[in-house]
Amino acid sequence: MPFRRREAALAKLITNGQLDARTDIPLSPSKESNKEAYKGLIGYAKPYRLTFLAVFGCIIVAIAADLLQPYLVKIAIDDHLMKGDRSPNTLFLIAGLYLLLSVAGFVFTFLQNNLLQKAAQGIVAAIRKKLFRHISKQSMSYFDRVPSGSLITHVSSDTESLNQFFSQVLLSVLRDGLTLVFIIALMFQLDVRMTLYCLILLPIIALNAIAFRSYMHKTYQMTRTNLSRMVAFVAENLAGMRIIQVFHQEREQQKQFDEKNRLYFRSNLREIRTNVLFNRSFEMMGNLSVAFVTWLGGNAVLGESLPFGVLFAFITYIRQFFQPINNISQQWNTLQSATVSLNRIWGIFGTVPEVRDAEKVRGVDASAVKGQIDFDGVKFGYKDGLTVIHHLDLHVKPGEMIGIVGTTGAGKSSLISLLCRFYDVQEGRVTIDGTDVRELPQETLHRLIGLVQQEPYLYSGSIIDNVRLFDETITREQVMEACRLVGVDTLIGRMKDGYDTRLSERGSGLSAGERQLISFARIIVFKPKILILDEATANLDSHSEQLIQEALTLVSQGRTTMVIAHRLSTIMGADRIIVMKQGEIVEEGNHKELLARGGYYEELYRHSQGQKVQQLTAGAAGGTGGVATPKKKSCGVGQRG
Ligand SMILES: Nc1ncnc2c1ncn2[C@@H]1O[C@H](COP(=O)(O)OP(=O)(O)OP(=O)(O)O)[C@@H](O)[C@H]1O
Repeated sequence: MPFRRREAALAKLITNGQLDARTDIPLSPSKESNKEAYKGLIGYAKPYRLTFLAVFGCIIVAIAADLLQPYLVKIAIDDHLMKGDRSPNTLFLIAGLYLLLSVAGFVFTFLQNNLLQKAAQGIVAAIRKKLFRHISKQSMSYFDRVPSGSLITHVSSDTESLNQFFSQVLLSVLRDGLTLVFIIALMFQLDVRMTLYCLILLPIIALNAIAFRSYMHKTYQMTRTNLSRMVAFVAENLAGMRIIQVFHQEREQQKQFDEKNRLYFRSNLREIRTNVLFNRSFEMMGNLSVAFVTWLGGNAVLGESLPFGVLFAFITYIRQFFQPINNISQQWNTLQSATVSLNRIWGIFGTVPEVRDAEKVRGVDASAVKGQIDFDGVKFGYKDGLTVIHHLDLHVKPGEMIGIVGTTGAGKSSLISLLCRFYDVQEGRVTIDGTDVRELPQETLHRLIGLVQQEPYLYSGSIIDNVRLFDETITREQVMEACRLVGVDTLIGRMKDGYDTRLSERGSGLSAGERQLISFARIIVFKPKILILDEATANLDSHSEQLIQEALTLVSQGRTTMVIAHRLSTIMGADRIIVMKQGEIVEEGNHKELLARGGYYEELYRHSQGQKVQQLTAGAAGGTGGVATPKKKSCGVGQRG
């Protein structure tokens, strides 16, 4: 569906309340989508059909072993004790059989749980794997729309709900359902009249379960909602902790957290209270039934129309009768939450990436690519009707270094996103060596381009792996050579474990400059034909910037390089500088030419020089050092957050 029509269709569904505005996933899934989702789930369960068959077998044996125990006691009472058969051998045999049944019940229940868990965990692991792969293939527009928090929930809790579907719901339906059938069959076999009396209780049990079910569902939903609100609040606070502390917002945040915590506490209490009430009401009905059976059966025993052993077995079965019904009713909430999770997961599976490989991709020999980049009449906007790039033409020669400057929101990063094909152009085309990027396989395209951003992404792992991004074909020596070239080897040498030092999450133990140098080493080992730097020096002090500048000179050699920078010092030496304003190129030339022109670039330069002088006279130690821009966005509290 074309972009515009798709957006309009989505907007309509969101307005009608059928879609979650943030995730595109149906809010209240239809019966059809439920059916589709469960069909899909069965597809994942198919490889485990033999395991499920074995589970079913174990369940039958375990139930039979449990339910035959009272029957055995009945035989001992009616056929032996009441008849005065005092033979110790018979009693010993019955006791031995009883013990054997208990052991069999234990062993087969253990086997049943083990096998079921193995199958359930296998299914969930396969779904989780596919989910992660599917999410990783989504376009950037998807990540703009869907908060990472919900994606984490889908991969962790939603898949866990599916596990509960197998290990709790399915197990309960099978085991408790079969137990009920077996109990009723045994009761009929013992005494038809007594069983019919007992079955009068069934409608009362059903009414009780229905009444509680709807109330329990409400309390369950309320608790989940309050929990997710509290978790989202904590996640948001952790992410913005610096801002909270700098602006002394701790007390205000604490107040808001207390309120969320209080609501969660109250809904949790209500849920527990309802659960206890439900369980106790079942237990009470169980006790009432025992009283009823004792009275009815006791009279029958006295009237000698019912053997005592049968009464004993009846009382035991009627006690066991309530447990499975209780268990099955308890699974209703789990089934509902598993259905919601399943729909959410299948909703993600159904999301087709907006940017994907063309049906007929062009095979390109990456080593033969020269690095010519052309933007021809490019028009682009993230949202319908809001154009960010207006019919832009830009031609970059192989090996040329282009600096890009401009006002905030001018579209500099968007231009780069189009070259990397994070988004597709709406008009015109972007080409590399004459081939439209939409015709290149994305894998080839991303191999051709090396991107260094303001905040380089480092993984928790060793320095070696962070440089070669876990690509084992890149040798340790190549990584060390690259680090030496960008000048980060001395720092690594000082670390306790050298190149094997494990970096913490996002490389938080390193300075911004050190992290940036490691990302430059990546460029050297991966040898992309095109190098892009998006504000790579924005966060650095003057010393680090100097190091990066030297590394840039080195890594840009023989590569087409595009550098977005707010600090003019980073791009002053570029072959060509383009100045952007509101999605258009307004000036173009080298540093000298642009200064001579006396336009926006010259104004930026003059302003930055003024700032530099001001900083020097104010004796500002550790300032920007380079040539700061008047609208420098990376300073100040906001950036520190
Ligand atoms: N993911 C997005 N979704 C919607 N709008 C976006 C998105 N990214 C950027 N924009 C908008 O597109 C316009 C251009 O943004 P872009 O990031 O390309 O500007 P920029 O020149 O790189 O700005 P800066 O110098 O501040 O980084 C801005 O108005 C911005 O608000």
